[in-house]
Amino acid sequence: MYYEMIGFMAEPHGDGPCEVELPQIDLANSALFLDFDGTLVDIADTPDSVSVPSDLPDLLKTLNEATGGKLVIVTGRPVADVSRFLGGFEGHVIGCHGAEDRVDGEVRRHPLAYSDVVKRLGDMVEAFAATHDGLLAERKPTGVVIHFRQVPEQEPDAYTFLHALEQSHEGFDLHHSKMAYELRPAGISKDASIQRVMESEGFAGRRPIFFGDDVTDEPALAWVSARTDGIAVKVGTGDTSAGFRVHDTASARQALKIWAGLGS
Ligand SMILES: O=P(O)(O)OC[C@H]1O[C@H](O[C@H]2O[C@H](CO)[C@@H](O)[C@H](O)[C@H]2O)[C@H](O)[C@@H](O)[C@@H]1O
Repeated sequence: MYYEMIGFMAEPHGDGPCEVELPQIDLANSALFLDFDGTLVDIADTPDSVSVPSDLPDLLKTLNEATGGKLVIVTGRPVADVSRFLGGFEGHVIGCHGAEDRVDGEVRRHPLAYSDVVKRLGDMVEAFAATHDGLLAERKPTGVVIHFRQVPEQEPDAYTFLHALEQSHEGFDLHHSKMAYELRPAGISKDASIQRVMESEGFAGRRPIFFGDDVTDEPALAWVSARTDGIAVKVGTGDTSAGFRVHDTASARQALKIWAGLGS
C-alpha cells in the first residue's frame, strides 16, 4: 500500500517486470545519484522551458545533508544549467553525461571542453537547424544536441546529419536520447562516471542508488542494479534493467521526500 501511494508499480503499461517494494534506505550509508530531466522535473517542449518545483532545491539540500554530501546530480545538462535551474543546490554535479564534474564548487571539464572542434560542431548543427523549421540546436561545453521534439517527422534528417558529423569527427560519439541526438566525447557516460565516483574516498562501501528515465540512463541503471546492494529506479515507462520503477517525476520526488523524512 505504501509503495502504491508513492507511485511504485510492478508492471506499468506492460513495460517489463520491476519490484514493487523497496528495501529500507539508510541515507547515511547510501550514495544517491539522481538524473535531472524526466526524473526530477517533467519533460518540457524545449530545454529552457522546464518547470522546477519550488520545493525541489530544499529537498535536494535535505537529501544531501542526510547522505553526508553523497548526493550527486548526474545529468546530460551542462553544470551551468543545473546551477541555473537548481540555484539553491550547491552539491556534487556530474554534467554533460560525465564530461563535467562540479565538486565543492569547482568544475572540472573534459579536455575537449570549449575546443575549436566543439565550437565548429555547434556552428554546423546550428546552421542545419536554422534551415530546418522546428529543429533546435543546443550547444554544450563538450558537444552539441539536435532536438526534434517539435518536428518528429524530421528525426531521420537530424540523425543523418549528426551521423555524418560523427563519422567525420574522430573522438565524438553519437547518442540518442528523448526526441534528440547528441554528439559527445567518446568514452563519456553516466555509468562510467558513477563507477568512478563509487570508487572514490567517502563513496566506496556505500549503497549506490540511481533514479533515471532515459535510454541514456540505462547503462547506469544496469550497473547499479547488478550490484548486490544497489537500488536502480526507472522513472516512467519503457524497457529497463532497473529493479524498481516509479510512474513519473512526481512519484520520484515523493519517494525521495519520504526517504528524507519530509513526507508520508
Ligand atoms: O540526463 P538528463 O538530466 O535527463 O538530461 C538529458 C537531456 O535533457 C534535456 O533534453 C531533454 O529534456 C528537454 C526538456 O524537458 C526536452 O525538451 C528534450 O526533448 C529532451 O531530450 C537537455 O536539453 C539535454 O541537454 C540533456 O542531455
